[in-house]
Amino acid sequence: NRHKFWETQPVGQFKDVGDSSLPDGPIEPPTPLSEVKQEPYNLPNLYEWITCDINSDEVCTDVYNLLTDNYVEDDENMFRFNYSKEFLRWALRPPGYFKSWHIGVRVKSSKKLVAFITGVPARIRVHDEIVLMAEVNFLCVHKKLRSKRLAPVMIKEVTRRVHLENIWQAAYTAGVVLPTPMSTCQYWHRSLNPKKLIDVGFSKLGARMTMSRTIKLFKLPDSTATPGFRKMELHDVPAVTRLLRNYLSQFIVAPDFDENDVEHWLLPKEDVVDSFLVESPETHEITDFCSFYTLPSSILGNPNHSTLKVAYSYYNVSTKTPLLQLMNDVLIVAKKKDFDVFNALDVMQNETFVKELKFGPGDGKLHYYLYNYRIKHALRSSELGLVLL
Ligand SMILES: CCCCCCCCCCCCCC(=O)CSCCNC(=O)CCNC(=O)[C@H](O)C(C)(C)COP(=O)(O)OP(=O)(O)OC[C@H]1O[C@@H](n2cnc3c(N)ncnc32)[C@H](O)[C@@H]1OP(=O)(O)O
Ligand SMILES: CCOC(=O)c1cnc2ccc(OC)cc2c1SCCC#N
Repeated sequence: NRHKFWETQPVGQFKDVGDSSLPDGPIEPPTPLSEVKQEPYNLPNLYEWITCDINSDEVCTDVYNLLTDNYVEDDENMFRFNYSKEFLRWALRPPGYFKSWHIGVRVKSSKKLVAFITGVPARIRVHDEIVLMAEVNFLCVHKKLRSKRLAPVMIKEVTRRVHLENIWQAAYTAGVVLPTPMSTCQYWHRSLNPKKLIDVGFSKLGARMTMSRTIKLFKLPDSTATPGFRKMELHDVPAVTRLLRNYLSQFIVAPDFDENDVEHWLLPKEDVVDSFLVESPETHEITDFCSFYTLPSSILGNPNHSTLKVAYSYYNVSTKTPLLQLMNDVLIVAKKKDFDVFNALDVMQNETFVKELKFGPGDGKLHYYLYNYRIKHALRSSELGLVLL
């Protein structure tokens, strides 16, 4: 099927898949900065670009409201992601971020925000190359403005603004298939509140299963099992950085986190990101690490429930505590924090625990993409060490 926009872009094209004469790496060379388009792309007459200052509560509220009503829904329109304002501020202000990469489109007359797209800078390692990239996310066009080819304009504008900062690659994920995924991952879901998941229609009561039998099946202990398991604190940043860098080195694509990145992305932030580690009671060495982020979803059209409380597996490292035991402790903590479900992608070594810990496979897929960077052979999901929000 024709991808009229994506066929014009420096991404792996479907027609090139399997052509091993094409080298891995950048598809197009950088443009001299003087030749990068200096002015924004044209918008339809009624609309104007607005750089969104996410620090402003008013702007952050406008972004929050646009996403709450118009962002990603599952195929059955049962859920819609409901990123919180605090989560958006966290996700969009990592070390070295550019305000100019937080891009909105609003109606000139009413100033109503009707579209949004963002980039944040990230150092991503691909094989042995560390590449400065933009992680592009939160692409959203108001439901009333769909199918007007506004998305390509949003994408070209964020591309232009990233180019102005002398960055020529990007990483992004999508539930839709575009030219051309570098990897395709599967979601797994671990029920924590099976009664609610059945009430909303996501889960079904198993054959020959009563509700009380189902609740018992997913029951978790009241307290964690691993001695020395505790919340991460600021003074743990150097040790966690060492542990995580060493662990991520085994994957083909992974973030190149330094201590500043670890402090931003992995220090606990209430209702945004939770992280824990195992400090050996004998040696005080940090031997293991686990984390999840909080991304609730609106439940669409249900009379009894409006929000699903969802935890998403983030980065986990096990060097001494078996990964199975570490992740079971994470589930125990998530249940105690009243999450309804714990989600994990089959990236990194997640597949080794999902089946054992009573996760069920989701029906959605998540495709990973690089912009202007060819990877000839698509990766297995277990070769991916990158989790995007
Ligand atoms: C060097 C720096 C480079 C930086 C940039 C890197 C690249 C970053 C790329 C962005 C990464 C974002 C990552 C991210 O945010 C995470 S994926 C979440 C995307 N957002 C949503 O799904 C929210 C709900 N949907 C919408 O708001 C609209 O449906 C959107 C805006 C999705 C499309 O609006 P629309 O009104 O439904 O459609 P038209 O305007 O008429 O445009 C149709 C064209 O858009 C292509 N399309 C559709 N969905 C796409 C998607 N998710 N990525 C990329 N392209 C997508 C589609 O293939 C077609 O092109 P084609 O004709 O060639 O096939
Ligand atoms: C109960 C299991 O499903 C979800 O957790 C969930 C919640 N909200 C969504 C909103 C948009 C959405 O659009 C793809 C999917 C969901 C999903 S399933 C895929 C995410 C995971 N894991």
